[in-house]
Amino acid sequence: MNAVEIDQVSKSFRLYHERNQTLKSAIMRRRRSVHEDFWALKDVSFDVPEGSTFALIGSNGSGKSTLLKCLAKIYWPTSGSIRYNGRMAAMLEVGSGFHHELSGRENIYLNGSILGMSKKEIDRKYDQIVDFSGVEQFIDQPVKNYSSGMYVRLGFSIAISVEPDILVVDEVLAVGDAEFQEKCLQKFRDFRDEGRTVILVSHSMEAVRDMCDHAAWLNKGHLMTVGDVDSTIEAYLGGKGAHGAA
Ligand SMILES: Nc1ncnc2c1ncn2[C@@H]1O[C@H](COP(=O)(O)OP(=O)(O)OP(=O)(O)O)[C@@H](O)[C@H]1O
Repeated sequence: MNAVEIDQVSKSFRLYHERNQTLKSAIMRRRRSVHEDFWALKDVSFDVPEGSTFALIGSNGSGKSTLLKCLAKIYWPTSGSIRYNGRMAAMLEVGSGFHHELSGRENIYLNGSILGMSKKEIDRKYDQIVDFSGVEQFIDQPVKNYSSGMYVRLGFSIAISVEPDILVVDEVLAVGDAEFQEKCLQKFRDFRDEGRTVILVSHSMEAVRDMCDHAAWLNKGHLMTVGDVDSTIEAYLGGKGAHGAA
């Protein structure tokens, strides 16, 4: 059974070339805008098996974060579709979904409800969220005073407390210290044992080998290889030069 089925997903962005943004220049152009469509993802199709820990790998600008954002429903694919089997929670950019003026405590309720938890559910899980994050001493401080590591700790703790069937995480974990990374690794192992699926992006092939059993290699928006983690990393490392990747 597949946790996620990605079917011919493409995503384009408009790149505007008009540097002069004044009203006069807009009138002179007769409101025509000068842009080109840039395809960050092109016809990407693969399945993510249920219970797998799945990495997206590839060089800078290859489309990993764009695909992750499509998976997290932050972006809508320009064409193609994504099917999910189960509840998905995402933890992407540092502090996304947080309100900077609110305290850690208030953000747990805000972020938890954005992720689909009821107030009752958050009440029940509150201590466990704070415990895992390790920021209890600062929980009543506005999060704008948090360090980036503290943000990630709290955001990640909230995301996993949703007990999602599918967890989507960006490279944000790299911001956490060694102790927190070890905690996350253990959490991913628990997830796997419970049959849950984790999809993550990383540039560290060592971390990917450690954490993941499957991987997909993206290059310039195209899927190059997908399969077990070792052969995908091998193809990526061997093929980087051949495909002009950085
Ligand atoms: N909102 C956007 N508007 C225009 N172009 C974008 C936008 N988001 C991403 N892109 C472009 O899409 C391409 C893929 O970007 P993406 O962030 O998905 O790459 P990535 O593989 O995650 O890179 P990195 O490893 O550097 O994080 C890049 O060329 C980027 O400039």
